[in-house]
Amino acid sequence: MGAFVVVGWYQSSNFVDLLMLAAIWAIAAVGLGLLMGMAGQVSLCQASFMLVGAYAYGVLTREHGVPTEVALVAAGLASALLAVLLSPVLRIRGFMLALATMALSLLITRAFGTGSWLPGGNVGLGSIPPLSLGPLTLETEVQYLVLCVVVLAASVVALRRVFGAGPTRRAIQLIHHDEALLSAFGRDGFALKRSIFWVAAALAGVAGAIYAGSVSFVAPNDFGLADSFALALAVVIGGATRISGAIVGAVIYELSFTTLGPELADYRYVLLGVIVIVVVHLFPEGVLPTRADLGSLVPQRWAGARPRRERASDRPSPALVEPDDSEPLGVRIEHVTKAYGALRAVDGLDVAIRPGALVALVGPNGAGKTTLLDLIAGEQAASSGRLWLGDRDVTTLAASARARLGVARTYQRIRLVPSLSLRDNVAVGVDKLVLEDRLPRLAERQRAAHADAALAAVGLAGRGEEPISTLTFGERRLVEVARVLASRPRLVLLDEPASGLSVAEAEHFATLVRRMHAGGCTVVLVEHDLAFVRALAEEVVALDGGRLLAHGPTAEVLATPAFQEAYVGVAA
Ligand SMILES: Nc1ncnc2c1ncn2[C@@H]1O[C@H](COP(=O)(O)OP(=O)(O)OP(=O)(O)O)[C@@H](O)[C@H]1O
Repeated sequence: MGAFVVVGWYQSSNFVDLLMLAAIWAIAAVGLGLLMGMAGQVSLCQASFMLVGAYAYGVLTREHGVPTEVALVAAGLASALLAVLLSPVLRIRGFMLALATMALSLLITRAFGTGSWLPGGNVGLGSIPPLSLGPLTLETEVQYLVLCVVVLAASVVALRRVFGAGPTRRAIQLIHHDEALLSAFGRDGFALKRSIFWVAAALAGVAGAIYAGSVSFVAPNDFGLADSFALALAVVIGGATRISGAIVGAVIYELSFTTLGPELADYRYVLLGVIVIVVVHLFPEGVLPTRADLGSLVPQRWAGARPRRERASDRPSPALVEPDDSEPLGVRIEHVTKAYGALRAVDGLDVAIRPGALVALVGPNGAGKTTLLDLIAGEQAASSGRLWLGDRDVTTLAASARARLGVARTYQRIRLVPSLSLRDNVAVGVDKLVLEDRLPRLAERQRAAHADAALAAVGLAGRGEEPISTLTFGERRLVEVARVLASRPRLVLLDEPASGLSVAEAEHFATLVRRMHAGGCTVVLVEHDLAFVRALAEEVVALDGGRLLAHGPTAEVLATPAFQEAYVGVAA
């Protein structure tokens, strides 16, 4: 970075001009850093929002005489409005989203490039008035640079406050790593992604307007797909997981251009590609030092990791620790079928689980047990039939809405978020409780304290700060249970909770399930270990081939010849 600055200084006749451009790119990159780096949504149309912002500013000020400050804000709004119209694209996941946004970028560039409808046409719009802020008209690069730095600082502070802390930060991490898990804990990931997309677009629009005001000109091909790529690369270079990383990336990007000099400008993207490869290999977290890096270099109090003195508000409020008076949820399944093509994983099933029951779902591999849990949680939709939670028909209700009725679950393959600490993983359960309106408002410290209390309840006291990577397999299962406990569920769905656990761990687990059940909730668990089922479950629902084989008291069902034949392969 230092070398780039020195070479950039040497090469450039106007280094401040260069820094100003870098700062403009950084404003557009900072929102993308949130969308792409933190939420994991690769968007390749960010520069298109700069184009819209630049034209909105140019047209409003030059053609309609709108005051420049008003036009600056309008440019951000115009880009945000376009993002609102485009936001259904965020329903697409993974690399297909990158392709779809790339197509949008091409489409927008084309729309701007072909139109005689645009003032200035293909040639571009000139004589755009410079920005005025009250009595001050910005005329020099230094003034624009100062404006950009102020906008950047304000954006980073605001984004950190709104998206970088508390439940929203956790939700963004869940979107990045496991969006379905976020729905299972009560929150709609799409709504959050959409709002980040809008904010990122608005910032890009503002960046485009500042650009247009500073150079007095904008052309349709000023911000194309290559620029969107460059912004995405800037995020990777700076450190995708940090909001401020994008700024460093944008500065490196702009300086890399100057380093080559005008005669080698065509090789800009080659150099950028090399930088990205080197960064990805040597600094996978980006070139900015992380807090851990800082911690090893400087005393802890400078690295921002000073241990806090405990305050009264750090302790969970009694109302949280005590069980509340919410009723356990029963389940009614009426002639439900789930078909995958010709295969019926669940086949015309009728079964009712009474509120407050502790039920095991058993059956041979492929009997449809996990599918039934998914259907109850709403993670899969039934092909036909009706499903009730308590007295509410939830057949068409989304998973997030069912979760907010008090449903919480664990998974056959453990699902924790590696980028979150143990405490934050468990706090996802507390966040659900707040979303359910059972606790209208709860400060972050209280959420953390409640998560710690849930960790202590499963035997992981004092380990909230640890990352998931330090845990054994059995401990990870316990964190999943703590997350469920923290949400004070009315219906708990446990998918093969004892699998992979030692005998002692399974016993500990069974104790926790009994305690959870005694606290006042319905428990439905899928389990292959019949000894575990015998020791724990009051009732058994036995399935085979997606159909009900038997339902009744545990000992009775496990002894039926039909179950023995289906499960063990021999008639009793
Ligand atoms: N997404 C899917 N697409 C196609 N088939 C599926 C899908 N999910 C499950 N199945 C099939 O549905 C049937 C029931 O699967 P399910 O996982 O519910 O069984 P299970 O009783 O939980 O089995 P196990 O005890 O092995 O976990 C299996 O034949 C499975 O292969």
